[in-house]
Parts: sequence; structure tokens; C-alpha cells
Amino acid sequence: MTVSVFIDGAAGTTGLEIGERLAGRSDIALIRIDEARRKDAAARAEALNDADFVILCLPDDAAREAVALIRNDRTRVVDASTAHRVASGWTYGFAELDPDQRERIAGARFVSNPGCYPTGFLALVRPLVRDGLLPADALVSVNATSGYSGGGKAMIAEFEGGAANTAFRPYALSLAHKHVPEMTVHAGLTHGPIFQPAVANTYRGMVVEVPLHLAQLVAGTTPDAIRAALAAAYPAGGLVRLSQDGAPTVSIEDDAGTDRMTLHLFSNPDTAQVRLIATLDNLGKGAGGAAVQNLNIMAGLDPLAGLVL
Ligand SMILES: NC(=O)C1=CN([C@@H]2O[C@H](COP(=O)(O)OP(=O)(O)OC[C@H]3O[C@@H](n4cnc5c(N)ncnc54)[C@H](OP(=O)(O)O)[C@@H]3O)[C@@H](O)[C@H]2O)C=CC1
Ligand SMILES: CC(=O)N[C@@H](CCC(=O)OP(=O)(O)O)C(=O)O
Repeated sequence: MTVSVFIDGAAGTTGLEIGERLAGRSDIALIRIDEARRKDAAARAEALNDADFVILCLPDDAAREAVALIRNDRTRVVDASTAHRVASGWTYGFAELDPDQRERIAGARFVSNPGCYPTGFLALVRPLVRDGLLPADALVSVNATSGYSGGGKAMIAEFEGGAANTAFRPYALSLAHKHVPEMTVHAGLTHGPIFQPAVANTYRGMVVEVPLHLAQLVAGTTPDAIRAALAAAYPAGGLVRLSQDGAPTVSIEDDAGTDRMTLHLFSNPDTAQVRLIATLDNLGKGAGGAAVQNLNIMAGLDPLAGLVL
């Protein structure tokens, strides 16, 4: 079986990553438009309506416009932007979020690819809320650092052109980052987490951390219970894997250049505190890898085709 796929925004950071993963696959026929017409609405509309699947790698407004340009009831969509991640009629494209999420994605016409930071946050927190270990009204925070490719072409130019002039820059200091709604909704929390992102002077990779006092969890919850919940949520052999933490070091490079995500749990019985940490690639499981995974699931293809494990 061959499916036709159009990447709208193929010349951008995420679009190029996805194009690389799909190139050379015999089960995918890529639809391309001339470089000179890649922002031309008529050319895009033709490709959007010809394709079995489209992957939107566009700014939010352009992603909404692309969806409006689809005039048939056949073309299926994976949107990598933030535009539809808590929108009704859209399925959240995080296959490992819940036991039946993969099946929901398989049957969906409109799938929103998760944000890169929410991918790490939700992997750590969603199983704890679902299993009743973390109360839904818990007040949590999430600290995270991303490589600068997370900011797309503009941020890459800033760092590689020498204008950034920093090794590490906290941002979103207004406490209103665009990822907080999807973190809240899909974790099943009633309060948004305090989100403290930063960008580091490295191209790709992320560290996403949720620190918790055991007192924030339901009484009697132990680090072993948290580990058991995470182990049950992420069976071996998938893209999301639970580290055994024999060698307790974590770095932003750990999963860079791959489509996997690694979860860590560190704890100290004396302080009754835990640090839950996810490492991933903002362009891998945080964007392009997840989009290809969703496409594979929706089209009924080999679920790991084109992915870097
Ligand atoms: N970078 C990352 O790590 C992640 C990005 N995303 C999301 O993916 C989307 C793309 O981001 P990213 O690749 O980083 O951004 P880039 O800025 O690198 O790429 C966006 C691309 O879209 C093109 N574009 C803009 N407007 C239009 C339009 N109207 N029609 C056609 N093409 C258009 C741009 O053209 P031009 O080249 O001329 O500027 C550019 O090539 C965003 O919504 C982003 O939030 C999601 C997860 C992670
Ligand atoms: C370092 C950096 O600037 N990161 C981006 C998010 C990266 C991203 O890809 O956001 P989406 O997944 O929602 O598209 C930011 O914080 O806005």
C-alpha cells in the first residue's frame, strides 16, 4: 500500500525533519510543490486536496488556513502547530498518552501533534493522575530546557548568527506560555503548572523536569509506586522508555538525534522528594518523530517506519 503525503511548510525546520524521515519510503509518495509557489494558497490548496495525508509544519495561523483550504471529506491531517491541541474535533496525537490513545489516533481524521515540552511533561504526569497517585488539583511546576531549533528558523538564525550571545536563557517569564493549556488538559489537572522553559545554546534536544514533594501525592505514595505506574504505562520496546537509573546522569544530548524519549525517576527518602525527568529531541519525539509516528498509525503502516530508535 502506498499513501500520498503533502508536507505544508516543508522548507521549515520541522518540515525538513519530517521530509527526511519520509524520503525513500516505498509506502509513501510525497507530493511536492515548486519552491517558488510554496506559500501560494492555490498551489497549496491543490496539494492539500490531492493528498491522502497532510502534515502541517506551519505557524498557527497558516495551519488554520491550511485546514480551511481542505474542501474534501477524505484528506486526513496531522498538525504540528499549536493551533488545534485543545480544539474540539481534534485527537491529541500522543500515542502513549493513554492505553486507547493509539486506537483513537488510528481512527481520527484530524490529529494534533503534541508540543515538544508537553510531550515530556505529559509522559511523566499523566500516568500519575490517571492512576490516582497525583490529585487532579495538585499544584505542580515544570522546568525545561530546549535546544534552540525549538524556536524554528528565526531562533536558529539568532543563535547561529551570533545575536543570541547566551549559553542559557530562561523565557516565558510572563507565565503564559502557549503550551500550558495542553499540559493542563491532557494531564487531567485542574490548575496549570508553573512552566519554566529555557533555551540552551545547543541545536537540538530537551530536558523536561517535574519536581515533586511526596507530600503533594496521595498519602502513602512511594517512589516505587511512581516507578510502577510509569513502568506499566510504557511497556518495553516503544518510543517512550523508563530508565532504570543505574547511572544517574542526565543530559540534554541523551535522546538528541532520535525519536525516542527516556524517563527518569530520582528520589531521596530523607527529603521525601522526587525528580521526574524526561529527555527527548524537540525535533524528534517532540515534533517530526511524533508526526511520522501518527502518520504511520493513521495509515495503518509499520508503526516504527522512518523513526530513529
Ligand atoms: N521547531 C520545533 O522544535 C517544533 C516546532 N513545532 C511547530 O511546528 C510548526 C513549524 O515550526 P518550525 O518548523 O519550527 O518553524 P519554521 O519557522 O522553521 O518553519 C515554518 C515554515 O512555514 C513556512 N510558512 C510560513 N507561513 C506559510 C504559509 N502561509 N504557507 C506556507 N508556508 C508557510 C515558513 O516559510 P519561510 O521559510 O519562508 O519562513 C517556514 O518554512 C510551528 O507551528 C511550531 O510551533 C512543533 C514542535 C517542535
Ligand atoms: C525554544 C523554543 O522557543 N521553543 C518553542 C516551543 C517549541 C515548539 O515547537 O512549540 P510547539 O511544539 O508548540 O510548536 C517555544 O517555547 O515557543
